[in-house]
Parts: sequence; C-alpha cells; structure tokens
Amino acid sequence: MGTALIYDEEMTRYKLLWVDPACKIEVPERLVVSYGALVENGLADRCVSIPVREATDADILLVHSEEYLEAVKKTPYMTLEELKEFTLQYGDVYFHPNIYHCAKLALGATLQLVDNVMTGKVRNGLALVRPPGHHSMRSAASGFCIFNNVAIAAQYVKQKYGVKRVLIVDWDIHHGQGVQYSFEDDPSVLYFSWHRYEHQKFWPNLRESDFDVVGKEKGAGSTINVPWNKVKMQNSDYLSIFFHVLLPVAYEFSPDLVLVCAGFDSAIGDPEGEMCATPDIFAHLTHLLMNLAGGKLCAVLEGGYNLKSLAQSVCQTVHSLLGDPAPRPANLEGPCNSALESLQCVRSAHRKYWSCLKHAADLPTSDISTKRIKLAEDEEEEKLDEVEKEKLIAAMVWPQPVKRVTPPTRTAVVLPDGVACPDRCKHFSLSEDPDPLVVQKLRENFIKDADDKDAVTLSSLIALVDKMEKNEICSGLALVRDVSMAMRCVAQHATTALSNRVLVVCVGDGIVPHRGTDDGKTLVVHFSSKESEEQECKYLIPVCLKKGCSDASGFIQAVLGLLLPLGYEYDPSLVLLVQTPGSGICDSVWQQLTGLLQGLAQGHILVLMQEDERTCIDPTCSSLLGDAAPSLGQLHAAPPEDVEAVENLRQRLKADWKLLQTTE
Ligand SMILES: NCCCNCCCCCC(O)(O)C(F)(F)F
Ligand SMILES: [Zn+2]
Repeated sequence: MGTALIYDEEMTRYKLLWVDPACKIEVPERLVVSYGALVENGLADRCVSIPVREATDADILLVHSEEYLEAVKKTPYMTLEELKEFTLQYGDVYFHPNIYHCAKLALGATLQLVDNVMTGKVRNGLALVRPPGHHSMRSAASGFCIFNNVAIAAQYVKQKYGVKRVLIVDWDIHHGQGVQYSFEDDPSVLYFSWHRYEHQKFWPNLRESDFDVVGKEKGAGSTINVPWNKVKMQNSDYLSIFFHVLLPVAYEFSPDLVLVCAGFDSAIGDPEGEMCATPDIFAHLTHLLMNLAGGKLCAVLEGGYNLKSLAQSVCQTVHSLLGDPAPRPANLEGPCNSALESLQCVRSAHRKYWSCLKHAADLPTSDISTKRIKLAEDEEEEKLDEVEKEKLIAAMVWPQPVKRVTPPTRTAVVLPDGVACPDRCKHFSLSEDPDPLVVQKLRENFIKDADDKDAVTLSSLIALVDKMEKNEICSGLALVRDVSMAMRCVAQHATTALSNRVLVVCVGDGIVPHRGTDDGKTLVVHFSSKESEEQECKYLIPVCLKKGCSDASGFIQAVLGLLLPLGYEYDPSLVLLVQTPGSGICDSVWQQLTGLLQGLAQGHILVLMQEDERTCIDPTCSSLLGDAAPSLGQLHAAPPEDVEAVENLRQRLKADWKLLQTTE
C-alpha cells in the first residue's frame, strides 16, 4: 500500500493583511516551499495524490461550537477593519477574507487522509495544510489556527469507523492546548506533546502545559506533556523522549490509528523553536511510529517557519512514510540535563497510569515548581534583543541531509535448496563458484570440520554483506545450518573495514560469540531466558528475561527502553539479527523487532535463522521489505522481574551508554 500526499495550492491564498509581529512568520510560502521540495526530490510523484475536499459544518461541529462556526462564517464578507476588529478577540492569530475557505480545505484535506488510511486505500500519508490546527479551541481561534484539524480527525474516526484508541503525537514545538482540552477526560485518545516551555515563560504560557498535567477523571494518564525548559535541544534529547516515554506508552496503549501534529518548528533554524535538532531526525521519529497501529499513520502539517529546515524536514518525513531507509543517526550523545529533568518528571508523573513506567524514579530533587519565573520582567528583558536573536537563528547552518536512495534490491535471501524464495525478494547465491581464496580463509577461521556446503553458504553471506556495504542491497535474510558460525563469520568480515561497526542482536538461548566485543567493533545484545554466564561488559550485553522473548510486553519494553537507545548511540554500519532456536518469540513481536531495527545502519540488516525455521521466512521478509508489523494489541503489565532486570541493566550501563539515562 502507498503513501498519500494531500495538498492544494488554494491553501496558499490567504496571508496577513496588516502589521502584527506575532503573526508575520505564518506565510503562504511555507506550503509553497514544502510542496516544491517534495516535487523537486521526486517524492510527490511516488505518493498517491488525493484531492482535498471542503469540510462540512458537521465535520467542524465535532469539536467547535455553533456560535464559533457562525462567527467565522461571517469573516469572508468583512472589511479589513472588521477583520482586524474580529481578530482582536483571539490571541496570536489573524483572519483574512479567504481564511475560512482555506480552513475548511485544511480540515477537509485531513479528513480525506484519514478516510483513505482507514479504508486501506493507502497505508499512511501527509496532509500539507494551512491554516494549522492544534491551538484552536471549541470556541476560539488561537496561534494561527482556525479549526482543530487533528482533534476533529480523532473524533471523526471514532464516530465513523468505531476506532477504539487514537494516538496523537504532537512534535510541533508549541503545546497544542486545543487538542489537550478536547480530550483531557477521554481515555480513548492519548495526546502526547513536547513543547518549548521555559517554566511557563514561552507562548502560550499555560500552567496546564507542564509535565504534571496528565488528563482528568477517566482521561487521567492520557495526556502526556513534555516541557522543554531550555532551547537548543538536539536529536539525542528528542530520541530520549521517544525511547523512554512515548514509545513504551504507545506500545502499551496500542492505538488503532496514529495522528501526528507534524509541526517542524522543532527543527534547527526555526525562529519559534530555537532548537538544534536536524531535519533528518524526523526520518527517525516517523520511522519509530510506523509499526504502531499496523502502520496506519496520518501526519498533518502544523507549524514550521524556517523555510529551509521546514522543506527538508517535510522531505525526511515523506521519505520515511514511503519506506525509504533512514539516514544513520550520527553522533548522538546523551540528553542534556534539562531534558533529563523533564524526562524524569514526565515518567514520574505517569508511573501510576502506565505499567511500563511503574518502576520510574521519583521526581528529581530540584524543586521544579520554584522555577516558574515571574513573567513580566523576564518577558521585558527578552524583547530587548529580539532582532539580534532573529539574526542569529537565521544564520544557523546544518549539514544537508544525505540523499536517501533505496537500493536497487530491497531484500535478498540466502535459502537452502528447495526452499521457495518469497515474492518481492531476490534470491541470492553466488553466481560463480566461491573464490578459492575466500574458501581457504573460511576454512582456516570458521569451518574446520564442516562440509563444503557451509563454505558456499558462508561465502554467499560474505558476498551479500559486501553488496549491502555498496548499497546495492538494503537487507537480507539467510537460513543457515549453524547460526553461530555464520554470525561469527559475518561479524568478522563486516568489521574488517576500519569504520565498520556491527550490532549483533541475538534472540534465544543459542550460543553467542564473544568475538569483537572487546574492541568495540561489535556490540552484542543477547536476549534470553537464562541467566548468562557471560561476563557483561560495555560491548557484550546479556538481557535475561524470565519468560525469554515469549512475553511480548516484557520483550518489547526491553527493545524500546534498552536495545534501541543502545543501537542508536552505537550507530552501526550493519545490524545482524539472529534468532537461535528456543527463542519462543512470536511472529508479530519478531516483526516489530525487525521493523524497529531498520531505523539503524541505513536499513542494512541481515537476519540469520536456523535453516529449519521455515515458518519465519515470510513474516521476516514482509518486515524487511518495509511492510508494517502487525499490532501487538494492548500490552498487559510486563513481568515485574523483567522490568526490574531492564531497569537494573540501564542503571549499570548508563555510564557507558548515555542514551540509556532516564534520571539525572
Ligand atoms: N514570536 C512570535 C510569537 C508567536 N506566538 C504564536 C505562535 C503560534 C505557533 C503556531 C504553531 O506553530 O504551533 C502552529 F502549529 F499552530 F502553526
Ligand atoms: Zn508550532
């Protein structure tokens, strides 16, 4: 299934008609450069183009009041003076004779997107719209927003498709208070937002945007607010929140649909956000959400005011929606102290609502409440160098995102004779006989007593890894007689090049090689049910789960909170995923793991399995080909000893691996 792109240039036909410093950044060029970049990068053509429609009154009334709608309906006939007058009753927003029409198109575009995703016409998609929506409230426009596109979409799918659970991820740098108000007592809609806050000093300056506001009554726990109390947050800060707050809760919640308030003012260069995360981070944020809800993900444009980083971020998002491998997450370090404080506060505030956070630490000692600074004098001092600030931000530079080309072959498979090659995969075997020199070397290092067949298989694997390195093949699956031997051989070969690092993920109680873990060229993470006799070290990490990988909840929480942070910080050039017999892992969990790991190493993942594991071939290939993994369903609480084991490992390893930190 494809990716929808919904855009209509009519939505560029309104703008600010008077002087208002607060609104001057919301310009029609935002859409023009975003769509233009998608066309220029050949991404628009790869999407399914879906036409916009005008939202109906009924659509709008799903969230907004009749009186508000009636009032907005009058704006097309207002004079300039009347429009100014009308605007005064709201904050940081402007009206225009054509904005009501465009607001109906923005909402209509959003609903077209969710209709096409919910009916399976497409898997996911992006609605490129303005005016944005997440600040608008039942009876008020706010922050450039007229109708709350995403909040209405959530009500719409619940009503029209009987959707039980909707996850809204708001990665815009502003708090979508309008969305929060719509669902604060509704447990069926989980609203997650991070936002620049600076202890309530930043717009919209609301007390209810802080981490301790978690929802009301039945909705307690279903609002997650992550305040950024400092600017210049980086990729590591954003990923830390995904690994240790959003993803664990999202998997426990198990939504039927994911809506993204896709604002890109959280990217570097934006005058509003003043953050430092680079556009390619949206490749990963998107990828990390794409195995939820069976891949049903609708992204709707909200903010984004630096036209260059906006266009790049939009392209990164669409590349990932199309299944293109993400660029490697280079030079990640740990979260900064302020991010860590927010992380710890949010996890502490939500531990009584989510079993995955039950073991979260208490609130940090530094008393946050005293940090809410009086607004007046600070606001004043900040205004002084507003112009200076704009210049500094506009001058910020960042590396051009790497070109994301999907290799000619997406997935190659090495199979024993007689095993059919799954469709869409390429059967891989050495065309010519293996190079005698290679075989000689293999014999010396790996196969003393085995037969020639091993030599052929192993040399096929080596050839396959070389083609991955050259980006001719993206990923691979191999069924081999002896997975340990194959693992050692591939790891050794793949790390010969100086800059290469291999992440080896072993699932099951088979033997695990220690090779290469001392010099850091290989990082082995081994999930099993047995206490390992292996001596744990920085690059050899045994994860003992009571029920091994058979308990979906315990295993997936260990993947999200431990394996992914390790993998992203390690930033391998190849991922080796090995399933040894007796892992007890079920297909859907295995597919989640395979899917999530493709965010690393530019998607270069090689899966090794025992040759008699025939049942796993199709699910594994489906995931390697970029299909979304099936939803795991709502996860019950993980076995306490598993949560404990992961927590203890994190405490022990966080000195070496900064992305594992969850407390300051
Ligand atoms: N220095 C100018 C002050 C601007 N204060 C209002 C900011 C509104 C942000 C709107 C947005 O970006 O959140 C949306 F996604 F809705 F477009
Ligand atoms: Zn914003």
